[in-house]
Amino acid sequence: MASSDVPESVQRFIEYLRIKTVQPTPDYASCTLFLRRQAEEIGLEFSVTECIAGKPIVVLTLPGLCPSEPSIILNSHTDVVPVFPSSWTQDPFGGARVADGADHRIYARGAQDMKIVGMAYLEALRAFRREGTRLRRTVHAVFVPDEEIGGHEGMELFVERDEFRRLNAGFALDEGMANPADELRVFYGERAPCWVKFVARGNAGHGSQFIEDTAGERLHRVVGRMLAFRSEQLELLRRPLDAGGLRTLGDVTSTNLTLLQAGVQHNVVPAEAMAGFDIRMTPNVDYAGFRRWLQQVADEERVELEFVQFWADNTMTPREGAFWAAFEGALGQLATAYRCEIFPAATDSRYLRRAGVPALGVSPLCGLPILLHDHDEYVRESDYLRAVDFYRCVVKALANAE
Ligand SMILES: CSCC[C@H](NC(C)=O)C(=O)O
Ligand SMILES: [Zn+2]
Ligand SMILES: [Zn+2]
Repeated sequence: MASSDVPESVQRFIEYLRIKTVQPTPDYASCTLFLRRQAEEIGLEFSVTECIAGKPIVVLTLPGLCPSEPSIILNSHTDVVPVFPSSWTQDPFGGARVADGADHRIYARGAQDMKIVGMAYLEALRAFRREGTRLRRTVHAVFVPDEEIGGHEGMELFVERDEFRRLNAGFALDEGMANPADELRVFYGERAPCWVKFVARGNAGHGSQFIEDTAGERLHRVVGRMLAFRSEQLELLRRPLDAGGLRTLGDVTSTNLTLLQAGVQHNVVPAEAMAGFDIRMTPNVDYAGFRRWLQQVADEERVELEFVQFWADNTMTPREGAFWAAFEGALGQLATAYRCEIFPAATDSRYLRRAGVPALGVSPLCGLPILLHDHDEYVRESDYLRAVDFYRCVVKALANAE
């Protein structure tokens, strides 16, 4: 593939896409070797921290002129989600470059989420080195494992380590989401995941009888109340704001029934039934009060409640101060229209923000369908080249912020 008419930066992007860092068995070893080679080529410092064996956090560093100033973190995750190859028109790990008018599409799992961002960071640092551009602050490109499965053995542990403290981070960029419209989505906070299981127990017996007070009836009432709450929030999402304009998904709390388990055979009334919900709490929710309400529902319906995950931190990145001004200034320079939002799902930014490092979630992909986690994930070559220019401008502004 690597023919001479393909820009070298694109060849490197395709090489990264071909590394099978796919969950649940990501090839992190090959990924680390690739990143080490990038560091050597560009002339960046290189370090690897394994909070858990086999789960490398790789840091490539461009030292600044004022190394004691708080640094800039450019974060990206190296893992990607699984694929259903039969639903793809291209090899999901081939990095096929397919003509699209005067442009090309590059197909691969991770093309949008988020290998394009990781490689665009490195290409921006490569350009600084090549041009001899010196920045005030040190910049660390951080490549973390396992974001796609919650980051529990990646960023969540890393922010507790001395290796992280020594980075002396003052500000971070992390992942966002493509926007089919021509507007950059800037995520300054995110909804908190609350994953619960309601377990109902009741009378068992023969399926031909009217057994009283069964697990199914109890669970049915719980599910009804949860889905009523879901409808309220969906209605709120569709209602315009008092100040005008529309709410986005990040502004409301969503609920989905994602797990259901009960029964052994048709004519046996089961003694136990379980329903699991994926709830995402918008940051203005009183988390403790919401948790109490869930417990109240469980108690009133006489079922057990298990919290599988309850993230109770809603730290948001302030849209003021020197870093924000530098970021906004760079967008102005690029003439990029943008809007600020709460990210609907969970990213590693939540660990950074809780650790006191303000983070913005940004994907430089505009005018492109949202294909993260979808079949036939792709970006256009022009998107990638623009992403490199985007980070050259934004990183320069952040790293030179006074
Ligand atoms: C809660 S841990 C799982 C993380 C995952 N993040 C994304 C971006 O899909 C999610 O929100 O489901
Ligand atoms: Zn991602
Ligand atoms: Zn993802």
